[in-house]
Amino acid sequence: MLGGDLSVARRGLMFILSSPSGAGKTTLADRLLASDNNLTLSISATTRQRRPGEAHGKDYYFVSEEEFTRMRENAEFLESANVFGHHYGTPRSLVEDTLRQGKDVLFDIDWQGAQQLDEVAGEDVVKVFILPPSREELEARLRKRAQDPEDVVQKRMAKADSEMSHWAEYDYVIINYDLDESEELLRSILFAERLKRRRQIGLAAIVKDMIGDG
Ligand SMILES: Nc1nc2c(ncn2[C@@H]2O[C@H](COP(=O)(O)OP(=O)(O)O)[C@@H](O)[C@H]2O)c(=O)[nH]1
Ligand SMILES: Nc1ncnc2c1ncn2[C@@H]1O[C@H](COP(=O)(O)OP(=O)(O)O)[C@@H](O)[C@H]1O
Repeated sequence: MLGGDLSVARRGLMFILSSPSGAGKTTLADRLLASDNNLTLSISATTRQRRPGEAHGKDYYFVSEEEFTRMRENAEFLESANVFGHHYGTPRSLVEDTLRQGKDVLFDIDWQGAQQLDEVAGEDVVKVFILPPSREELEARLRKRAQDPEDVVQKRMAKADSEMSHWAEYDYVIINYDLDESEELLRSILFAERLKRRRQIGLAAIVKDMIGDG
């Protein structure tokens, strides 16, 4: 598959998707994961309530406040943040193991997490911000998801401005008009980033063989 199966050994990258809630990043992340064997989702721990249809260990690790605090104090998180009054954190072990195997990790995290990962692993980080086509459409998508009560929808709309104000800290920005188109754009970014020379760590030896002595 194009870009997903390079024959040259390479360093895994950290592919971060952020967006205001409801812009479509979970849907896009699911699509990318379903079609790319070299991509693994980083499953976060959170203290927020599980939504209908969400599974522990698949969408999130749903943990108590006490467990979250214990994990944070034990340095089990690569980054953590408070979003909408709940704690979220990226467990360190899966990310480190996956990258070591030369595979990529996908993160669905907010701007605070993106900043923290940039600080600890800048070279390996690729940050993409997903924008909705408009404010009205963002609200419509939050309602369409129809899993959050009205006050939560309003709270998320109020937070959208502060999340979106961080768009310029990202490497790439996609306006999510159409899911198929946005998926293709994301895949293009991923493929191009995989081909970056510094990530293809096996390249020097191959080229040396080609060039020979002369
Ligand atoms: N910093 C950080 N943010 C996270 C993490 N996991 C999820 N988030 C962000 O928390 C916000 C709320 O996520 P969620 O409760 O699943 O609602 P969603 O906005 O509908 O996806 C989103 O912006 C997520 O990207 C994490 O481990 N760290
Ligand atoms: N391009 C799009 N066009 C129409 N609906 C979309 C699009 N992208 C996402 N949606 C819908 O909007 C809702 C919110 O998407 P979701 O992926 O849960 O957002 P997020 O993870 O950013 O909160 C879902 O019902 C999803 O099917």
